[in-house]
Amino acid sequence: MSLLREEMFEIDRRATEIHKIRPILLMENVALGIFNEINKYDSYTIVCGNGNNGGDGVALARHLLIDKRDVDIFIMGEPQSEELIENLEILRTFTNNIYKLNEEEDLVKLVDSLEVNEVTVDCIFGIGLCRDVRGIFEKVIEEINRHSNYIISIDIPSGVEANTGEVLNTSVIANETMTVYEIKKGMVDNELCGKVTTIYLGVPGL
Ligand SMILES: NC(=O)C1=CN([C@@H]2O[C@H](COP(=O)(O)OP(=O)(O)OC[C@H]3O[C@@H](n4cnc5c(N)ncnc54)[C@H](OP(=O)(O)O)[C@@H]3O)[C@@H](O)[C@H]2O)[C@H](O)CC1
Ligand SMILES: [K+]
Repeated sequence: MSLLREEMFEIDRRATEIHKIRPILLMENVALGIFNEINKYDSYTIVCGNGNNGGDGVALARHLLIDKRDVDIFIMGEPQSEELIENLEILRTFTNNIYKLNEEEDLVKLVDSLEVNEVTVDCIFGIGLCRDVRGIFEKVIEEINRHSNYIISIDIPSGVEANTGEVLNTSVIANETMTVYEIKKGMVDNELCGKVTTIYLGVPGL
């Protein structure tokens, strides 16, 4: 089975509106599920966008830090999602290694972190990606592909259109993808995803 983006958002809507499961709980389920899958490494660079895909990464970072891993967190753009903002507030009580990633000059610190750490976690865009990847986002994805030792994407490799699998100008090339609830249509037979693992979301299906 595989899902369209619209079906995933409908599952999400029903969970929050009918079953009263707050979005922050869903994000926590996802973060803990991913933590349990990937916590065997010692050091991580987590690159977050400004939506809920980025929020998953920030919540994951907290669990890795509590478990004594080395973690650098990079945030792109101005946080938009409430759950990302809440998780960032929590994360700031655990670490100072949170860096803005908006200008070309910020790439130096990113490349340094990618080369030093064992794993890069890609949580720039998930199923909310809606247009071509350009500018600093394009540059960051190129640096991730060029300098990472091992790449794990959250939900879908950033740059891949969730319904069609089309690359929207450029895309992360993942070694593994931790996808939320069920694979998305655009991930079927898509080599950019690497090995795919499905993460429990804790909501009923359609
Ligand atoms: N129920 C679930 O499925 C859950 C999923 N989770 C995770 O959430 C993401 C989906 O989150 P969403 O906030 O809807 O979207 P994204 O985080 O993927 O991206 C949205 C932000 O990205 C900006 N955007 C989109 N395209 C571009 C682009 N080409 N260039 C620059 N910026 C872009 C967009 O900005 P706008 O200007 O368009 O508003 C958004 O700010 C899902 O994939 C899961 O990982 C939940 O954590 C748990 C529940
Ligand atoms: K991603």
